[in-house]
Amino acid sequence: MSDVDRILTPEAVAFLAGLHRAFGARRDELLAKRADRRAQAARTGRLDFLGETLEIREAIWQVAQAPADLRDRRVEITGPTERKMAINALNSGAKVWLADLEDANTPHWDNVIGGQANLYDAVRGTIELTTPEGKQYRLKDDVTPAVIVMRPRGWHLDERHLTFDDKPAVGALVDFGLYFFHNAQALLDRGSGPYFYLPKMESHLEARLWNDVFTHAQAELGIPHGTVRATVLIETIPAAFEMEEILYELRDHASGLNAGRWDYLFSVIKYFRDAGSDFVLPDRNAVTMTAPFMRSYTELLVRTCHKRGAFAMGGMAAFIPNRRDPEVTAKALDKVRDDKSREAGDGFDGSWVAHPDLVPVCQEIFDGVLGTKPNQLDRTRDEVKVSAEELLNVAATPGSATEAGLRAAVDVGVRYIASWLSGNGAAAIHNLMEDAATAEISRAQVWQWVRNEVVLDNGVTVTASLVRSVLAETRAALDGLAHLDEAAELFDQVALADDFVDFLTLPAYAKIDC
Ligand SMILES: CC(=O)SCCNC(=O)CCNC(=O)[C@H](O)C(C)(C)COP(=O)(O)OP(=O)(O)OC[C@H]1O[C@@H](n2cnc3c(N)ncnc32)[C@H](O)[C@@H]1OP(=O)(O)O
Ligand SMILES: O=CC(=O)O
Ligand SMILES: [Mg+2]
Repeated sequence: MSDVDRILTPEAVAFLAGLHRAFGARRDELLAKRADRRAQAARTGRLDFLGETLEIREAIWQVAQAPADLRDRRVEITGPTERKMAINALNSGAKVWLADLEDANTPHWDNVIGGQANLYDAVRGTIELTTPEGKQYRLKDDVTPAVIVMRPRGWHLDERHLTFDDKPAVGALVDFGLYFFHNAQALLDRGSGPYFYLPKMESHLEARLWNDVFTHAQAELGIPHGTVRATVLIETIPAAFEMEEILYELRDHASGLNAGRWDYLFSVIKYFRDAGSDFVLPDRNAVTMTAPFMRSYTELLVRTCHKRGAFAMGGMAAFIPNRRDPEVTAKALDKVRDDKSREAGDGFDGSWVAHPDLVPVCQEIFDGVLGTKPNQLDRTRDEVKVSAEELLNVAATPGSATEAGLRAAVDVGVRYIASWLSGNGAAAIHNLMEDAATAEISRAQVWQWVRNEVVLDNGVTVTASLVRSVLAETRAALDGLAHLDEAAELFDQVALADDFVDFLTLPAYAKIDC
């Protein structure tokens, strides 16, 4: 039977239709609210904690207790749901596999449906593969498979291969709905459950929508309320001001928050792109997790989670090993060790790695801090106090804007978009993991530098014509790359158009024809 026949059964499609009829219009309203709120913040350069939800922040409440297989999350491997990578992730020794239909995935229809088919087999432990070269992959007998936590698309993306009431489907509801419909009961039967990572939310009202979707889906399938567990990525600047409210909305279903650093940086640039030089960031590689505004964000996240009994999950260090180059691998291991040590020391309960060869280093660091405990929820970090000013203190970020930084942004942006259009939503570029979030930073930063007429450290001012000449050189250097022309054109649009494009994946999705 084809993947489409296995996944898009009439019952599954009817379930999706029910989700769309119940929640599609609310999704549209919430997306419209995003634009209003940003326009207001851009005028003032300010965001603040909400007055109307003060009571929630001051009241005593906790999120639901984590299910048994989500109490120890010290190492989480992330990756696309492609069959070989799925098996490798499940066998990697990580506690959790973030099965990614989002930042690391191009929503080609084959990836969307094939990913669901791979998840179906993964949940049942039957996933196998024989490559054209004859190499065989199956789940190992001597490794506990990673617990699956699936990440659906964000609220902003449609899925045009399905329509309900003559409108394209909501990508997030398709990804969630198919996974939940096919696997919720099977997961429960195996002692696990339907677990999700929720990306790119901008407010607690968007979390409320997810909570209502979970409540509806559980009732429809006769699955007990509270079976779903969701970890929310705090990866937009407005969401950083609503961490408690987001957990509160999802409290029956919440299991934690994650510091999604790459989209967070993108969001800071996007949100305040017109708010003047105080929000202009230096080269992407110069902005580290020790920049004051990034530290305020992660400190507040750990404090908020542990106050509410939720897990605080660390993010992705982008350095990846190379099995053919020991020097690159040694550097990646050092960088990842530093990153995970800081997170474990700050109170995070676990963190992300992008590659199986990074599982041991993350494990070693968290083992060292956790000892025999499964997590450090008991480190409540009561001493942490973070103000709105500290979250917004972008101006104190050390580093400069350089010509090398500009060239790197253009090069990575074009290469990544080309990869995305080819169907690979995650790629190793110059020994760094690049995905939709990191590429967004590159192009948004170029837009911001042009808009703010940033002067590079060599005295040259960044203008659209300078960027176009760098783009032409990049294009010449990458001659022969698949999808190069479309990628360069798209980069020009998302980095230089007067009106900032909200997500590069929106015009990119319009360009794919499968
Ligand atoms: C900002 C964020 O949202 S971060 C989260 C989203 N991003 C991601 O999830 C990216 C995850 N990582 C990846 O996709 C990959 O590691 C890449 C694209 C960066 C590099 O992949 P490759 O170039 O294939 O790496 P490499 O050649 O070293 O792979 C070696 C082996 O490890 C496997 N592997 C590499 N990364 C992963 C992974 N994340 N999960 C499972 N297996 C993996 C490869 O499939 C390969 O397997 P094989 O030996 O059986 O053939
Ligand atoms: O999704 C994670 C991020 O850093 O973005
Ligand atoms: Mg992200």
